[in-house]
Amino acid sequence: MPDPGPSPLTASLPAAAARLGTDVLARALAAPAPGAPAPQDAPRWTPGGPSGLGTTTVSFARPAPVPDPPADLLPDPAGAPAAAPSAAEGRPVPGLYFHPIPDPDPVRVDEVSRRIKDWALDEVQLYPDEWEGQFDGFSVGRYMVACHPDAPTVDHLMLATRLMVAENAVDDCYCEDHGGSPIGLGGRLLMAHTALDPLHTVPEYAPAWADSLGADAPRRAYRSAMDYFVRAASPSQADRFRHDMARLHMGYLAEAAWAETGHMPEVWEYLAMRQFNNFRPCPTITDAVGGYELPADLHARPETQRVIALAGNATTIVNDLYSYTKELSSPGVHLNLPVVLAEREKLSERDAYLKAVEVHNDLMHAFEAAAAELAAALPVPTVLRFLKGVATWVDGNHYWHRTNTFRYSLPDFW
Ligand SMILES: CC(C)=CCC/C(C)=C(\C)COP(=O)(O)OP(=O)(O)O
Ligand SMILES: [Mg+2]
Repeated sequence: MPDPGPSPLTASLPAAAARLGTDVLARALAAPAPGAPAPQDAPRWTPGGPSGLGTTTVSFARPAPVPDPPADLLPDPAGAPAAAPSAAEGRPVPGLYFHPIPDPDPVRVDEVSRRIKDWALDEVQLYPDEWEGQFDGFSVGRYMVACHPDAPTVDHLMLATRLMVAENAVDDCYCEDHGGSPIGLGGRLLMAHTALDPLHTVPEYAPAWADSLGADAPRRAYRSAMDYFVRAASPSQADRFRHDMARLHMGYLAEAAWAETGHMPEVWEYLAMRQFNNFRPCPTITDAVGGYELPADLHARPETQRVIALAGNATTIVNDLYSYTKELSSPGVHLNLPVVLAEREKLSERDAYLKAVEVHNDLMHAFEAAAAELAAALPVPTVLRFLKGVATWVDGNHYWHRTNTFRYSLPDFW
């Protein structure tokens, strides 16, 4: 049967929205879906107390409204095509399944970049002068603005940006190339985790713990970024984030344990480790950054968890593909999917890389199918907006990897 091509509705939506059961999504944004709970009955944030960003409309008597996404994320009634794909530099991995996005708003990028540098230098003393070039080259402002186009304000964007910088500081300084090592990593990570999930102890020992949070840049960054986040997010959003960070730290530890013993994992073992050592804590704050909340019981549903895991896995394999040459040139063996495939399936470097592209593409298709199923099964506004936020994060993450030629370059396989 010939492909009928995109429907007029699909053609008018940005890529992320167009993939999420377009009809269901568009209906939900325009009016309540048939059979969906009326807005006042729909599952919403049960407030743990109004505090922080975007909570001026929260009261115990009235559920928090789900703010509409900005107009550029809604279907265009005139049917105009979505914004033009980005012309920024960097070429995509050939054969990769991804969705191009428009370049992020340059005014927001500049503002976030300025504010994050002030935070890094003045509030957490993150890096010595000689690392400035790498900090700038990371382009975290461009990254976060691309991933969160629906953030209502720059303050909201800063929540994600500080956490992203802090997460990378821990990875670089504890695990990887800025003084990191697998040796003793468990102790360092657990101590840093207490900056996110505080120690509750007897008065005698509390001051020493409190002092420890200022002892190095990763802990200062975690503590400060989390402090901002906790003040803006709901208690359950903060706890969701802590859980995702515990998952991340467990992934770092498995990778480190394998490095210490020289274990080359099976491909499935690698994929399991990488599901934890994963970008997951970033897309799962899309609602807090968007100024609304996906209620905890909807987030906890197995279908939602599957969507999140697949999205995290696809975004993380994107990193394996774009960082492949960087990791090949780093000292020792740096695990990534192409390296593990080459070793375990006795493939050439090129064939292993191409197979990793296929694995990524299959993960992306599985993510999109699972998201569309969930959107159709549970068409409440918070779920639909969250799904769109995660899909948008996936696209923004690819954009950042593709365009970050300071950090990444492609192998010469084509
Ligand atoms: C931002 C965040 C939660 C990161 C956690 C895990 C992480 C650092 C990645 C998924 C990126 O992978 P990798 O360590 O390989 O990073 P680079 O390739 O060095 O950019
Ligand atoms: Mg990498």
